[in-house]
Amino acid sequence: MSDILDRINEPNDIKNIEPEEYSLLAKEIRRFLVDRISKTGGHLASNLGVVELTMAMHLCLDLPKDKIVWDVGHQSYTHKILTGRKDMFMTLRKYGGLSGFPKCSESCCDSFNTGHSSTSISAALGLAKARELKKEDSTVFAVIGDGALSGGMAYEALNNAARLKSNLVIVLNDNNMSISENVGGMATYLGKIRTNTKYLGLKDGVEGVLKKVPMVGDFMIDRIKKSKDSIKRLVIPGMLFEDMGLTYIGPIDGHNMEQLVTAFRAAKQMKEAVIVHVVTKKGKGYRQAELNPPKFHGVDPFDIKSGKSKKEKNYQTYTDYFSEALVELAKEDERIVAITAAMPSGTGLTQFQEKYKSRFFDVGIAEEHAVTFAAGLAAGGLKPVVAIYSTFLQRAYDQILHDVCISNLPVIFAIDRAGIVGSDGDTHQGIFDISFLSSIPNLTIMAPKNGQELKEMLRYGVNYDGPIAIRYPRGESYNGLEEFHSPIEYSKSEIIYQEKEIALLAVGSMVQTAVDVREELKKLGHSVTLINARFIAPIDEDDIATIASTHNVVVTLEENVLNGGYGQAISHIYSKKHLNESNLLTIALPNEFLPHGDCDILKAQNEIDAQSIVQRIQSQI
Ligand SMILES: Cc1ncc(C[n+]2csc(CCOP(=O)(O)OP(=O)(O)O)c2C)c(N)n1
Ligand SMILES: CC(=O)[C@@H](O)[C@H](O)COP(=O)(O)O
Ligand SMILES: [Mg+2]
Repeated sequence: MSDILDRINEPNDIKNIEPEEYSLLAKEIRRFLVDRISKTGGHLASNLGVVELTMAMHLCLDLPKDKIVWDVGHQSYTHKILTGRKDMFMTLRKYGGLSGFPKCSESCCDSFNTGHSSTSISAALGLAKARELKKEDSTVFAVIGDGALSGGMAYEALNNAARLKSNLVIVLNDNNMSISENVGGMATYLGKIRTNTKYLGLKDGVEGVLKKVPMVGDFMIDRIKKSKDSIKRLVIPGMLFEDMGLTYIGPIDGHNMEQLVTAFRAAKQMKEAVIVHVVTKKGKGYRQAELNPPKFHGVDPFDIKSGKSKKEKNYQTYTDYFSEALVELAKEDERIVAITAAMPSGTGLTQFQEKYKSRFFDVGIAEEHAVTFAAGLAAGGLKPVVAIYSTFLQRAYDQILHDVCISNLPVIFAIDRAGIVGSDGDTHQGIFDISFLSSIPNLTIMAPKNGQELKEMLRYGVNYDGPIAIRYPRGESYNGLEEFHSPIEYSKSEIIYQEKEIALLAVGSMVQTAVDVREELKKLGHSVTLINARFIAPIDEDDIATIASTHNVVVTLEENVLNGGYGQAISHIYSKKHLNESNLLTIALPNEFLPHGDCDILKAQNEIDAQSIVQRIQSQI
């Protein structure tokens, strides 16, 4: 039974709900979220935490005229429910279905596309400035989590927002968690505010103080602003933000509708940037998620009663192989240290963290810092392994180039989730790293054909004296071709099957696909060489010339966009060496952003599945 939720079908419908029904509506939304996500998978714990917060914003705002910018956006499900998308939830994160993140193309109530962390304040500030310059009348809210507040961009934006002379509301959703435990000085500071102050909503708190706020220049705000002495600093929470020139309201109980609505209404009236510090519980209302928020941050379909995943994991992922290999290597070499940007579990560093606590660094959602920090560690004589998802490494391009590669420092980049990642969609696909990395001098880039080779590459990497990147995909590792494990030789590919006519030159995950392609082509009577590229940069040019001159057709295969990818590097070698380019077929992803959906569907749609590749080769010969 969802009596109240049934009445929510369009944006702003929540305004027709009676205040005494709010708590029941919140309950119904939570029940709905648990039910749907248990079937589809998705981001659960963060969404359960922001139900009241979202309801309160929707009560105070007029969508789509007013704007909400969600940081990361993984917590925007209630917002989707309240803006007419409730009935699409069974298609969540499926191909052609509802996105797991805000999407302007999905609803006019989504004002900014997000997926990567710590962008919300910048984007909201931009929207607020645009409103100011265009003399429009709308309210802009940014909603940023305590984890996202560990990202550098958030501070750059706050620094800038302090100068704003019109309204911008920054809702700091503090649940004391990132995906794992939140880390760093700001997390400690927020913790102190939470524990040292009572919620302002109590009697002379929000209701008492903030009701005066609409009259600009009111007594309380003035007092807060003028209170710079140390005693008041102890008494008044959020002084750090106040000292920066921002107005701070909080902490507010993020599950108390009255407090939230009062605070948001007050914050809306101010002619400056206001931080409303809201304390919520990640996973609220579903016991399993409350007890273990990291497990329920992002989930596959699960059994509601036990909380157990319905997707049995009886295989090893590439991340598992990386994790095992790193722990083994760290035992042999004390110089090895590991760095994550807030993803210890996702990148497989939990085991390392447990075994080598002092050599493990979680720097928060701070990929740029992670890379330059690694450069410093390498300059100091250590062997840093930076484990970052391909998509999030995009953040750290200049740090890789300027801080690591110019100085040729021995930093190992373990690039997880390289290739199509599936249900997270365009913001998270790891399909650009070959393109953005391969133009950087000094950087060696490799990709393993299977889990075992990933281990060997990592060993190679930690013994290599210079920057090196190893890219590998999300999910189950390929365990075929394990009998082929010739020693890794710098810049050299590995010949698996040597025949003639067609040569398949495959990068990383595409070796597995190439095995199937070869089988099909052989059934059709062709003679097919299979080569594991191993090195994406540098590439031994003489080897390529030999392959080109001994085959009628050479086919490159990669799970990366075509532009700037491996195929184009090979094509460049062809032209440099005056080889016959009409015999070269470059199979790669189109230069497009790929939506969310099942990986196999996305591969087929983009013609990098075995069947499409066979057809493309047949039409070439
Ligand atoms: C640049 C970047 N790095 C890493 C991530 C992965 N990530 C997604 S959500 C998240 C934790 C966010 O914590 P918080 O902002 O506190 O939100 P909560 O999940 O607690 O609601 C992380 C690390 C990301 N989306 N973007
Ligand atoms: C929201 C976000 O960015 C992460 O939670 C991401 O969805 C994790 O992806 P994996 O499931 O591949 O670890
Ligand atoms: Mg959080």
